[in-house]
Amino acid sequence: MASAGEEEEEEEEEEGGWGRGSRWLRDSAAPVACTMGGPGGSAGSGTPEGSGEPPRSGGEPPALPRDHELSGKVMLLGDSGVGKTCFLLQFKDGAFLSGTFIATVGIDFRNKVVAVDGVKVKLQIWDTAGQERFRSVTHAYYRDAQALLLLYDITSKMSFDNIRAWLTEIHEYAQKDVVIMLLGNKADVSSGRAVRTEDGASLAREYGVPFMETSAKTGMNVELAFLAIAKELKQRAVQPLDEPRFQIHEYIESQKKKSSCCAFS
Ligand SMILES: Nc1nc2c(ncn2[C@@H]2O[C@H](COP(=O)(O)OP(=O)(O)OP(=O)(O)O)[C@@H](O)[C@H]2O)c(=O)[nH]1
Repeated sequence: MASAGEEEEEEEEEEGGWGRGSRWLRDSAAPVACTMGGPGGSAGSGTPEGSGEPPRSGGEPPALPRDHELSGKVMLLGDSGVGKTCFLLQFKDGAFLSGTFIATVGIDFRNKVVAVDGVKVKLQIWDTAGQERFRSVTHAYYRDAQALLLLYDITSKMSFDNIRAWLTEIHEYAQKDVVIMLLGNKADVSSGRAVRTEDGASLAREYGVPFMETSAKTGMNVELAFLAIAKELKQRAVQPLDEPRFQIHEYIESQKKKSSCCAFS
């Protein structure tokens, strides 16, 4: 959890998906044709708004963008049912969707502004459908994403085993310098655990990505995941050369809550 007072958040009501712009597109059965939009449309430019390339000489802080606002596109990826939609709703609204599982159809986004050291970072967060049949649709959105949150479900060994395939797809379709974070979701479930925490950590080490277990239900580490992304994006855009570089791995290790301390079933 972010330290209180240091980081603030502001809500922004903009949302959309496939350009329809007003609601979540969820459907448990019938495939829905992708009728519009493309990844470019409302998805943003893929670079911090108005920032261009900040000057980097002489240790001077690079100029901040107008209104001190940066933006970044973040995508939630992972198998169907791992909790991507719930993860986003927990971050955006502080709510948890329990009950019947309704799979996401296609792709959708919501915005949230996070303040990092006085700089507003607008995260445009894209929730993708985990089902295989939508894979070709979501591939098209990878290329202008600055960060990818890759989720598996700690109660589903298959969703964990599929992480390597997801990383292969990311390698193929995303930008080379995209920030990737591996998240073992549903850490609140203690009785049905199928993936050990150390196995998640070991896979993350193998691929050199930060890792933590999360719960979209309790909110454990949800805000931290997005805050770490916002900090990384901010440092990439405006970090003065004479300040120590933000280390996302170290930040997460120092801030994350362990599932053992908060688990309940
Ligand atoms: N216990 C627990 N259940 C969760 C958690 N996150 C999600 N769920 C449940 O898992 C099911 C799937 O959650 P979704 O968020 O819809 O999954 P998804 O990854 O968006 O699935 P797709 O849209 O098909 O890709 C729902 O029934 C949720 O209530 C969590 O952290 N803990």
